[in-house]
Amino acid sequence: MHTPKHKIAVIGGGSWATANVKILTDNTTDKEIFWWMRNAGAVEHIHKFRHNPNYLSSVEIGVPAKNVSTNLKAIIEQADYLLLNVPAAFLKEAFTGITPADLAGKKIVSAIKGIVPDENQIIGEFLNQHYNVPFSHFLVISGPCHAEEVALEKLSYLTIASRDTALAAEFAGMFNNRYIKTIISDDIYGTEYGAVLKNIYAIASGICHGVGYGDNFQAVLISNAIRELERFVAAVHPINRDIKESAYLGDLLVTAYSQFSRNRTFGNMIGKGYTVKSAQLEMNMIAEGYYAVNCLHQVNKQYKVHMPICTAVYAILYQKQSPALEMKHLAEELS
Ligand SMILES: NC(=O)C1=CN([C@@H]2O[C@H](COP(=O)(O)OP(=O)(O)OC[C@H]3O[C@@H](n4cnc5c(N)ncnc54)[C@H](O)[C@@H]3O)[C@@H](O)[C@H]2O)C=CC1
Ligand SMILES: O=C(CO)COP(=O)(O)O
Repeated sequence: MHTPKHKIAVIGGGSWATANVKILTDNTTDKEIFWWMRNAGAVEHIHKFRHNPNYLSSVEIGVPAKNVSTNLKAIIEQADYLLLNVPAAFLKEAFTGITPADLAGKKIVSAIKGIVPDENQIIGEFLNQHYNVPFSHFLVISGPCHAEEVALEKLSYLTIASRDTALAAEFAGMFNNRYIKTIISDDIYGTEYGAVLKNIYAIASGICHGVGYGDNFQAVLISNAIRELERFVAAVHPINRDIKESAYLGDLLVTAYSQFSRNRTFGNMIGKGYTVKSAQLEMNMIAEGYYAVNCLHQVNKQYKVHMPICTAVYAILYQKQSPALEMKHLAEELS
């Protein structure tokens, strides 16, 4: 019987997991794909109809039915690569019952753009400290890429970061395809924190739009956002990086301007007067930046970086401050 060279388990059932299943399937290298999601109804639907009923439902799923399951332990056991797509706020819950021994020897790729609440750790730190995953086995996948455009096969660029760039290149070989190009990086901290922060700036961008600011102001907001992002990642992990690269500036731009952005949509609703609860209920999707801004507020107590945009978003979402007034104060600080 043929044994594929690599076995990759996609973990999560949302838009990005579905897009990543498609990307992997459309890459023709020898590998076997497995898929875990918590929703048993969705698994049954995929078994019968080969489409995810809840997210990117137009995408035809090319993974064999026997490889799609709600049993996380069994899926992990069969794979050598795990590709994580569960929003950070639900990662601990998803990993209930999973032990460090279950992850021993696995190569783990985080496609998550968030911070684990309470722990206030980015995914690499969380897996390292709670599951003994060595950084040499950890990869991050990020960059400006909306799941909705993957479904449409629009050309996109993704950055794959790892301390072991040969490992990043190996994974890239299984990931790139006719509409996905990959870029290799060794900056896991900058890539992870950059993705976390851009979600918060997308919320700020949406709030501004919601309260009535125009494109002129948004351009100033985003040019301040990239400088704020640069200050923070330089404080956390000071290496020589070019913040204009796609994984940092590119991701910030797509999320701040795209019609597909979850975080911008959420921010826009907040700017228009929705409460956090009602905005979340209105969306079937998760705005990571909502959880991240609270975690970042805690993390930054250590670094004390000047972050007026994150501070304004935190005040609006967690201290019930008026979006219009906070943005008016923020506008006085921008340059
Ligand atoms: N959607 C995109 O274009 C991209 C998303 N990402 C990242 O991928 C990760 C997953 O996001 P998406 O797939 O976009 O999410 P989504 O908003 O499309 O789907 C939500 C996901 O969260 C799960 N979920 C919702 N409530 C839950 C709960 N109470 N407990 C456990 N799970 C729950 C759902 O089952 C679903 O899998 C996030 O970190 C996001 O930042 C990264 C790049 C692109
Ligand atoms: O990270 C993403 C695209 O690169 C998706 O997040 P948003 O949907 O909030 O833009």
